[in-house]
Amino acid sequence: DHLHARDGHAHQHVERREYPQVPLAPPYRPLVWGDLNVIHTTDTHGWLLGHQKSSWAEPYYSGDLGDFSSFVTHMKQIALHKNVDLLLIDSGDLHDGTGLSDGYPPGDVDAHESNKFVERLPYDLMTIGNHELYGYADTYDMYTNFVPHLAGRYLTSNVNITVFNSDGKPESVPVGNRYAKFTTRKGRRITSLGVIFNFTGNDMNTTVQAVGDMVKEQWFVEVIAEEPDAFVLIGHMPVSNNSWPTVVNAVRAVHPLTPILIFGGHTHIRDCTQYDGRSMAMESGRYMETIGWMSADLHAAKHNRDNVTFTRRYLDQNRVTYEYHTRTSNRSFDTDHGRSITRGLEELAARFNLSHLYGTAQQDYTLSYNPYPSNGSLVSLFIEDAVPYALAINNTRASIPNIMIIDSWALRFDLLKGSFTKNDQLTIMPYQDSFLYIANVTSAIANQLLPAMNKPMAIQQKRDETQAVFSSHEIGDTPDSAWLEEIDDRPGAGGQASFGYVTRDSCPDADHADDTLHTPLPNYDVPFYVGSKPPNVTADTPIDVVFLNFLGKEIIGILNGLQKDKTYTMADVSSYSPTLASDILGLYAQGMWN
Ligand SMILES: Nc1ccn([C@@H]2O[C@H](COP(=O)(O)O)[C@@H](O)[C@H]2O)c(=O)n1
Repeated sequence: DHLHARDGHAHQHVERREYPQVPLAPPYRPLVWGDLNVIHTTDTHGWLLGHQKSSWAEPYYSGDLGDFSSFVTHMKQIALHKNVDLLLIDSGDLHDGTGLSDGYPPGDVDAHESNKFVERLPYDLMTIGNHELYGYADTYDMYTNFVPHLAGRYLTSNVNITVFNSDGKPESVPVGNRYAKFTTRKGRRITSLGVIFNFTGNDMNTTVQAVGDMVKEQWFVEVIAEEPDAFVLIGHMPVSNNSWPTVVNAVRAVHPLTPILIFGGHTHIRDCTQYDGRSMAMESGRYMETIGWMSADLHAAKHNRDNVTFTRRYLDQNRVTYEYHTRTSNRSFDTDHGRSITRGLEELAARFNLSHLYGTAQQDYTLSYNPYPSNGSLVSLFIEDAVPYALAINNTRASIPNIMIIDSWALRFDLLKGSFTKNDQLTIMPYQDSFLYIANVTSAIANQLLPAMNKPMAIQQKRDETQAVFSSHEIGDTPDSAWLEEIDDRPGAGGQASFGYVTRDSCPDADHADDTLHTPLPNYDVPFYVGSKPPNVTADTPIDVVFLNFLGKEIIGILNGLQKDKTYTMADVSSYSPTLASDILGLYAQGMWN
């Protein structure tokens, strides 16, 4: 009962990409439809050509945006046939993540080209993520070029951008629309908002209003006053442990019984929770790995106080899933529109030279499937080997002992065995962050930096700032990494081909939320801040403290807490190297893996 993800042999006359030529387990039961249904994406981060590596569980996410488009087209037809509503929703973070979004030539803007393909999907609602707000140029590009395509449905209830108005005066305006009220094909009246968590890392001339303040605004009070058939709230905000209750409670204070469907994001996990019996909130993973599905029976919930019947499902993003749920075959699945999206993305990849080869990796280096530190840890490889290697190239300070510090969240994805290309480099580290340093910190003080930065209090503060709770709901705590190799030998385990997400969320039927049955991958915690190996010098030796520019203020604060001989300020910080974070692994692979 295994189907092939890209079975080029079976129907050779049909034009399509042919990888991976590996069998994939299909979903194990059909979707449950209601009278209002939603397909949900979030945190796609430019992964529009899907996952192209053969290490497991990557083939399970091997669909591309063209395939997704074909899927949506078929699902819309099924919805018509069933005479029900189907909405398509995205919860933000289109930027920063692959060569398609980040491999642009100098002078261009991040994700400007890749977003042209996202525009070709029939999204009903979209909202903004923090990665649309790190640089003004990105936000301005969204405001000017992307938002108009959503025709009033790109929602930014608490995010503004400052632009010059028609009189040439600076004016702070919503990036998209604060809200949308619309009627579905079946005549349901929907009120929608698009909210981001209390993000503080946004660039100048963009503003993020605290969620607690937003719900007190007069416009908010007026928008929610009229009762719709359902509220559909979208936001770049995790559905557990975050500000959603602030929004939901504000709505509930006026409408105790109106059904509420919530679509969150940001923490890259599969998750679901219910704030009460007439609401459901789901989050649909990351990186085009997961397509979320929610259905609600709104008709049955009319004129009563009963719990609304909701379902949710996390679909693996591949053609086997898509064909299963649309009852199509490899021959009948592709639409012309979908194919042209795939072709366009492949042309963009070629234009950006994303297959440029830096070297060949002999093994997988992972973020969480191997312990840190270890030989299989990407964090170890990056900070202990690659960063010291790349920053030493043509650097007059290289002979001075140093310690190099990054935050491990800056690394975005695993480095997988095989060709290491420009695209791989950017999927792991898309940020053009620079490296800075503070000179003449004694080794004794410098060595205390990491433990101080990783203290539970400091990390809690960091988590509160980013509102990112990365406690995944995946099940997979494995004490022994050798398990990964051994799994092929375990009877009935299905081998490595069965690896994938195994989710237990907080909604009904919590163990059956995944659409395809998998064996969980191991999952190891990594400290938030990590460093290169400390130099072997005496405690009073002055050394360089080198760090990502992103961390400047934090390092200075901690350094001033650790010693009182000198008060450090940003004036003590200089550029360490012209090499950017996004170039590190390419330089390393070129030097070491050829
Ligand atoms: N220039 C940047 C921007 C961000 N980061 C890192 O990304 C994290 C946020 O990413 P999410 O997908 O979780 O929203 C942030 O905490 C930084 O670690 C960076 O390193 N450089």
